[in-house]
Amino acid sequence: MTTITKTKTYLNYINGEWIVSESGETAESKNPANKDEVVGLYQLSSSKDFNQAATSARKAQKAWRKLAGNVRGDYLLKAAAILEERIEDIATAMTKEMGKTFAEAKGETARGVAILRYYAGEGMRPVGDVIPSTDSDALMFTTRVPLGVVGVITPWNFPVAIPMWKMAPALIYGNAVVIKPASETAITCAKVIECLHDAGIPAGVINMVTGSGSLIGTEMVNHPEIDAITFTGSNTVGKQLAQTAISRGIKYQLEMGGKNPVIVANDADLDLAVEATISGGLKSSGQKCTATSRVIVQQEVYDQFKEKLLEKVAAITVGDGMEEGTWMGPSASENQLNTVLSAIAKGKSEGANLLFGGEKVEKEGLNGYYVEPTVFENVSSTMTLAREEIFGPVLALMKVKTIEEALELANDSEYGLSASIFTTKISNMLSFINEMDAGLVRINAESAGVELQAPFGGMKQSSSHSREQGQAAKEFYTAIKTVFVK
Ligand SMILES: NC(=O)C1=CN([C@@H]2O[C@H](COP(=O)(O)OP(=O)(O)OC[C@H]3O[C@@H](n4cnc5c(N)ncnc54)[C@H](OP(=O)(O)O)[C@@H]3O)[C@@H](O)[C@H]2O)C=CC1
Ligand SMILES: O=C(O)CCC(=O)C(=O)O
Repeated sequence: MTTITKTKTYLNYINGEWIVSESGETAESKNPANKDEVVGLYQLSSSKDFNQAATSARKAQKAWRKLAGNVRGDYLLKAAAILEERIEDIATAMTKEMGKTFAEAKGETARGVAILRYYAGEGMRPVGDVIPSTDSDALMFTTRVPLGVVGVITPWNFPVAIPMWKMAPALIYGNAVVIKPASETAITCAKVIECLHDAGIPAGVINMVTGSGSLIGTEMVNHPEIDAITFTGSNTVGKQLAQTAISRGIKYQLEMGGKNPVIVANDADLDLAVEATISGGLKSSGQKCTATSRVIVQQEVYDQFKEKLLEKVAAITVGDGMEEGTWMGPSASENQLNTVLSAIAKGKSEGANLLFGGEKVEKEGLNGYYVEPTVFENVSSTMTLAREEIFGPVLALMKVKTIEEALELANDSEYGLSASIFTTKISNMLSFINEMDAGLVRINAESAGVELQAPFGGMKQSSSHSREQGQAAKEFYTAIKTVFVK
């Protein structure tokens, strides 16, 4: 029997109004913790809906960009206050749509509030430099202008933080936005947009169109009213979008996968390293682009580290993220669960040694896409387990003799998003900082977790080499003008 907890239908948000899509079709957003629970319905939009959103954004951006930065900032501050009031409701939607624990969902929503406040302040900060001209009668300086209408495509794994860290800077620097959220978390996004609407942001400045990624996403990147695209998600989709963006000559920004290593040196605080490996690799069921997946341990401490790790992994409680006491929720969808199970099967068939987990969790009362936290050892750098992003709670242990070997192995990946080392030796720390090819290098801290005021992005195949968040966002969401006055 299907339990329908909320049958509410969520609408597209276009030109300041909540409207039904032209197709009249909807899709169900389901709870991965309980296959029978429908969280709500979202619109399956058409090209016509997208066109209406992009046209409205273009019109609204003209007045929005003319507002003083502090006025735009005031709207973001109002939205932050509303989001803060609705934390419980929005975090509930998030947990029910994609499975992360309620505590994590609340933490992420609070991060959304902080992001809005941070970018609200940007409305009052300097935008350019005065540069001495060779003409002593002239004044030369730089200023920044918005790009116009920014298309935002977001994934399901951080359904508040990622939309927020893309939309808030876009808005404060004077752009209008059309967002196409991941279908899995379309309802969480609608609730976030409601906060922006209730904050009184002028009609058309923000628009949300839900529906198929291939249809709406393709429409977005090809649409003449879209001046820039910012995307977080898989490498395949990211690269397709980039090709179209290049051919249209619009600005683009991609944040994609990771295969993030943790190095545990023989002088490390092992308890700290174990805690961070578990937290970085298994929280949110490993569904973070910054999640730890390769654990490279020096041989002198390998057995001790492994024993401590397995003891803690065995104590992890898997269950519905809304239940108190759950440490790890389900995979976000059946697709995601199948990807994880197939990576585990490949690991076994390629000769890695399964130390823990590896199976679906089939317990009385659980009716979702649950998989055990999983640990492999004897993983070589050529195995799929060491090469492909799994986006699941799977750790691959690799034993090495020296720190040099550890660094070489850590760098042996097409990705370069985040990396950690656990060591007490300054020389190890310095080698790691200098030689690790990753956009985030973390010492004695887990690989996952980013701070909103600092640049975020990867090297190699992990990103388009740009950075998001902090002051770095300004580089993407604005264009520099050099002004010469005489
Ligand atoms: N870097 C990261 O944080 C993330 C990485 N991933 C990686 O990607 C894998 C697959 O996850 P998945 O959710 O399918 O990722 P996708 O890249 O398919 O989805 C991300 C976003 O892109 C949209 N999209 C899908 N197809 C297209 C398209 N052709 N053109 C434009 N937009 C599109 C999606 O919409 P819709 O939801 O409607 O399909 C969603 O909004 C994961 O297993 C993981 O490895 C996934 C999410 C986040
Ligand atoms: O680690 C985080 O907090 C953010 C990671 C992220 O951006 C992602 O997984 O997409």
